[in-house]
Amino acid sequence: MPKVLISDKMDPKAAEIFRERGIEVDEKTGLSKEELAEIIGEYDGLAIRSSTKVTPKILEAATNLKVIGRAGIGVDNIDVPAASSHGVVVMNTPFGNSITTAEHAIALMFALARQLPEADTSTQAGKWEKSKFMGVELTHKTLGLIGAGNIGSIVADRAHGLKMKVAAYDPFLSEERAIELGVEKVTLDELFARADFITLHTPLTDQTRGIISAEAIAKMKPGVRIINCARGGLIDEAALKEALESGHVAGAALDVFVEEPAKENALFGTPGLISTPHLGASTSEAQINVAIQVAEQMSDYLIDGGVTNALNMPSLSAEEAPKLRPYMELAEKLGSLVGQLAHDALRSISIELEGAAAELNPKPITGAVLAGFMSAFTDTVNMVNAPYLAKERGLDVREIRHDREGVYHTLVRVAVMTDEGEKSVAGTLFGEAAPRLVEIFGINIEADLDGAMLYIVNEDKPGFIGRIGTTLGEAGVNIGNFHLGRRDGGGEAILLLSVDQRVEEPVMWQVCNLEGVKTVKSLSF
Ligand SMILES: NC(=O)c1ccc[n+]([C@@H]2O[C@H](COP(=O)([O-])OP(=O)(O)OC[C@H]3O[C@@H](n4cnc5c(N)ncnc54)[C@H](O)[C@@H]3O)[C@@H](O)[C@H]2O)c1
Ligand SMILES: O=C(O)[C@H](O)COP(=O)(O)O
Repeated sequence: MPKVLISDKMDPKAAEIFRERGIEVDEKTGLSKEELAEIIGEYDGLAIRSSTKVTPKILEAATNLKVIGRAGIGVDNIDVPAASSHGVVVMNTPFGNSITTAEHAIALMFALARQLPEADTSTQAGKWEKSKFMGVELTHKTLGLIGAGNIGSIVADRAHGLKMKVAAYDPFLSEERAIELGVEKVTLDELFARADFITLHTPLTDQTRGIISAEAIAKMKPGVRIINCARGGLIDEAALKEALESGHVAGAALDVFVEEPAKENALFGTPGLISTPHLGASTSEAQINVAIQVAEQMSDYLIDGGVTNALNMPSLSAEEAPKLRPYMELAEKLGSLVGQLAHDALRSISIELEGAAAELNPKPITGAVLAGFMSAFTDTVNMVNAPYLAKERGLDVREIRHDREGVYHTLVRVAVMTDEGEKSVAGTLFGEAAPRLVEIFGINIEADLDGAMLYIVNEDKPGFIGRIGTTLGEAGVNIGNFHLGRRDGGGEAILLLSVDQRVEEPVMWQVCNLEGVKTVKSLSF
């Protein structure tokens, strides 16, 4: 039974779903990184929000971990490349809290326009400072939107309702999409020059880090107000403090900070600053959405292999998974066979799909071929990290789908380019479910690739089969299955033997020295 740890505060629906799906679940929040590292080895899944930091150290200790589910959007608290190289799928829930976060940005815009928190504090202190809190209207003001993705577009929609003009900067925003959103697509400098309010809705990347810098602020209109419900690092906090103190920036509302939890921050107490403790996603509706989504997605993966909203693996629906599973088994075995037989100086690998296989989503099949192939070089490979390892090794990976149907109703072929030219193996599915090898390096041969096997290339001459049977028999090696294939009568032949145990080195030498033997390899699947 798979086991999941929920290590951040999450709606109880998540644990309920895990249990309903037959998954054991522990809820332990507020763990230190040492405490988490100590227990993470027990778990197949880790469900988190933004508090848990998944570092390379945690991943090293996570020897059973298969999936990390982020109940929310941002994954900057997870080292995704490290998760990928440990073969751990990282999933998020990209839409569950978008409306809630957009609403928080709008709420903060109103709070800035009318200084609501300061007015509340003053009023409750009995001061009744009516003349101190002069506000500004939002109507006809320009909202500068930096990032027009899921949340940014909802903010734009709500701002239209408030009769604001919206100018958007997003390098990935097309003219068509801008028209659809009713926003004016502008450059960042134009946005700075024109916006009365600026709201940030981008991820934190090398390009967006410090996008609101001292230089950027200098380009803004005096009296601008800034809202950040995205990520702390987008704003240079020291530059913002200076601009608030000088009055160039009239107000800033921050939900996120460079260091979180922000129990101390140089900005605190600066006039015009409003802050909330990373509350963007904190509504009961959004938390129920993301808890349900993350638990469903993680359960699908742990139980059926279905993949949704993964950041480091192609999607695979729970309906597709059972159909693809035998293909993935076949693909992994073919990849493994190629890796074991032809691993010298490989430059490229191509995965060709014919007949029924060509109708399927090729990504999981490619991932499985690469996982099988790379298993000849490392024992920590799986479908998640295989494409990364292949890339690291400079392997050129190609996927080819053939419309034509060949001799077999469905066929997966794996071809590698070696210094000796292209070499390929191919397999099919018998009865839609049983993987079967049908060709090795141009020679037709039918075999199940299973357990320990011996691969022998020999001259096709009478008496050879008897000799090999006797040699193995005398060495106490039991042959379970015998598969033969040959190029032309009297030419080169291939023998694939299933044996009950791996053949030891001295026996391999004896086989190697038999008359007519060209190559012998011990294989395992
Ligand atoms: N405060 C919170 O609690 C809270 C809640 C949800 C999401 N978030 C954060 O909000 C951010 C946005 O979320 P989303 O769901 O809208 O993401 P999204 O991926 O849908 O949209 C992000 C947009 O940013 C744009 N972008 C990327 N680089 C850019 C750049 N250099 N300049 C301008 N635009 C750029 C992208 O093209 C994309 O359109 C994320 O960082 C997320 O983590 C915060
Ligand atoms: O990226 C997100 O989804 C938000 O930052 C929400 O974070 P939280 O789940 O910790 O509230």
